[in-house]
Amino acid sequence: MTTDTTTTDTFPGTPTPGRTVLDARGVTMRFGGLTAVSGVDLTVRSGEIVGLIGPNGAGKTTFFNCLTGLYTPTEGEVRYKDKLLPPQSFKVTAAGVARTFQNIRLFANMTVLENVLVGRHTRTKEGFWSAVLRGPGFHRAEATSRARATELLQFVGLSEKADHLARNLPYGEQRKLEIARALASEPGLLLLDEPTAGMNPQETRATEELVFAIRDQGIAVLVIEHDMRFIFNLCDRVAVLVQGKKLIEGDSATVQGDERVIAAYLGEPLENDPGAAEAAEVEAAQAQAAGHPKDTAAGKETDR
Ligand SMILES: Nc1ncnc2c1ncn2[C@@H]1O[C@H](COP(=O)(O)OP(=O)(O)OP(=O)(O)O)[C@@H](O)[C@H]1O
Repeated sequence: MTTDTTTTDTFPGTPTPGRTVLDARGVTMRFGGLTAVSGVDLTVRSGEIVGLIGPNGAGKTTFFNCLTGLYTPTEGEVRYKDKLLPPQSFKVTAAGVARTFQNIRLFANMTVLENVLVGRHTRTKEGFWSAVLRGPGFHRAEATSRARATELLQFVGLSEKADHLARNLPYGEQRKLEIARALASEPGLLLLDEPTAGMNPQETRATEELVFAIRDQGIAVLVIEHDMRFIFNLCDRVAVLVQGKKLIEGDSATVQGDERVIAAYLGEPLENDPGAAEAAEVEAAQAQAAGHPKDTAAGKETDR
């Protein structure tokens, strides 16, 4: 399926729903003889949550790295709001693309608030001498940054922990802090790499709500995740990578129902349904105990 890249931008500079913010075309990344990503096209529009799924080693993180300037794609180009993205990560962040990492990368010995303040640096115009001389411009910028960082901690639900050291936060809260830090750069596009890895179901649910709230602020979201329930609940569109290539892209129902996705990723239905006999036995025993004998004869398995 090809993706419509038509832009519907009527108010430049403001997040208009439907405007294409990310436009990646023919992105290919080779490491020596290995092609990790091969000719991938993907667009993301403002107000959209797009999922990127695929088996381990499919090339998802490599693709993210190509989008965020960590890697320079061997072929292809990446545009953000119609402008080619520079191949340096700090410039990509300054342009409006922020990300979180699969392996959390916080400043462990800094406080929660300080971590978010670090994320503000691309939005602070005060230069080196201003910081050294600590003039009125510096103090004004610092106050603005602190106010925004405090607001973001409230937004992700961490305001109570502003003065805690990042390393003392439970895992799920460290992931939230990474998101707050990414948001501190005021992005138009947020890339989340496995935001629920290691989370319990409640934390995953809360992250889902948080991503919806981010989207509602007009920020486009592209998310890699292995938790299929999370992806299919959350995303307007899902793209599937297999062996570096985009296999299919579409809404949740289309992707979930695609035979090739089931075979390549979600797992092929197993022949003869191993475990069916044991499951039927357990069911029969439960029914017996409840005083409702159940017919477990062959041919009744379609009841399940
Ligand atoms: N810097 C690198 N040098 C060489 N090969 C690499 C490099 N980074 C990734 N690869 C290879 O590229 C392929 C894609 O890896 P990648 O990490 O992008 O997959 P993934 O879909 O993100 O996997 P996972 O879901 O396990 O995180 C793998 O075969 C990996 O070993």
